[in-house]
Amino acid sequence: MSLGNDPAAVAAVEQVTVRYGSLTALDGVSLGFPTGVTGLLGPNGAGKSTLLSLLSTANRPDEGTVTLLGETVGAGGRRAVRSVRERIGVLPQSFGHYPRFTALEFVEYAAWLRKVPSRERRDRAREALRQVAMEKHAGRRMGDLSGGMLRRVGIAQAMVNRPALVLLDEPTVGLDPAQRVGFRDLIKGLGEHSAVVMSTHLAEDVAHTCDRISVLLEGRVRFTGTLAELCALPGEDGTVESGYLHLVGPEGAVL
Ligand SMILES: Nc1ncnc2c1ncn2[C@@H]1O[C@H](COP(=O)(O)OP(=O)(O)OP(=O)(O)O)[C@@H](O)[C@H]1O
Repeated sequence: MSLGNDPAAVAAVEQVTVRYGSLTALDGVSLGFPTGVTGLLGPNGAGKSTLLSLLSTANRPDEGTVTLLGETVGAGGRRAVRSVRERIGVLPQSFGHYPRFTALEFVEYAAWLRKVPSRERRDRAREALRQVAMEKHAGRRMGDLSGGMLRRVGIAQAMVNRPALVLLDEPTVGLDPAQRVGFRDLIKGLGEHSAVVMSTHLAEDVAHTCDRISVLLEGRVRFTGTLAELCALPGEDGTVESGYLHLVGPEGAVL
């Protein structure tokens, strides 16, 4: 069965190729993303962010199809893309953070962009900020927040529309170790109801958060399977790192 037709997949790409000029960033990639947390691993330049850009509808493949929440968006019209966007949450690697907005205003703005009904926006924004332990800072301007706080507001805006698909590009970068632990619980919680796709370079994030892992190498899928299957690959010590190193070799070692 092709992964793009996997009935359990909330999102899937089928034989997608993306080129930037003469560079092939993704080369015939097929992957399905079910409910739960899928970790995307791979060395710098492997194609992780490019794959996330397809899943967020920010980019389209040169070849192949992208199916999101039951809609084939590549072939569909603008309406299909718009309705899908309203049901996706995205945390990009960096987001313009509107320094004069308060945290609450920013999350409400994200709710408006995702077409959350106006009477629900404020409550949903407060609830999302509470879930990332930022309710005390809801009235502070974004320009005055620390890097870790901004990251938490970033997660709040990605979940404010209760999305079925959540895309997180290196969500724990810039967090201190204690914050990272809290984040992992939060991401695991999101994975109970949504398909979460998370790119990361941190083996600990993967070990504590992900149900499934896909490893990309030079634009191709090198591995896809469960955390246990990755750890069971031949390697020194049965960890995420040793399984990953077995797949990508020492030059790909970025974990
Ligand atoms: N807009 C772009 N224009 C040209 N080349 C690009 C563009 N975006 C990405 N690339 C190239 O495509 C390849 C894949 O990049 P991508 O950002 O998807 O990798 P990544 O796995 O997310 O890397 P990292 O771990 O460094 O974030 C790289 O060679 C990159 O230089």
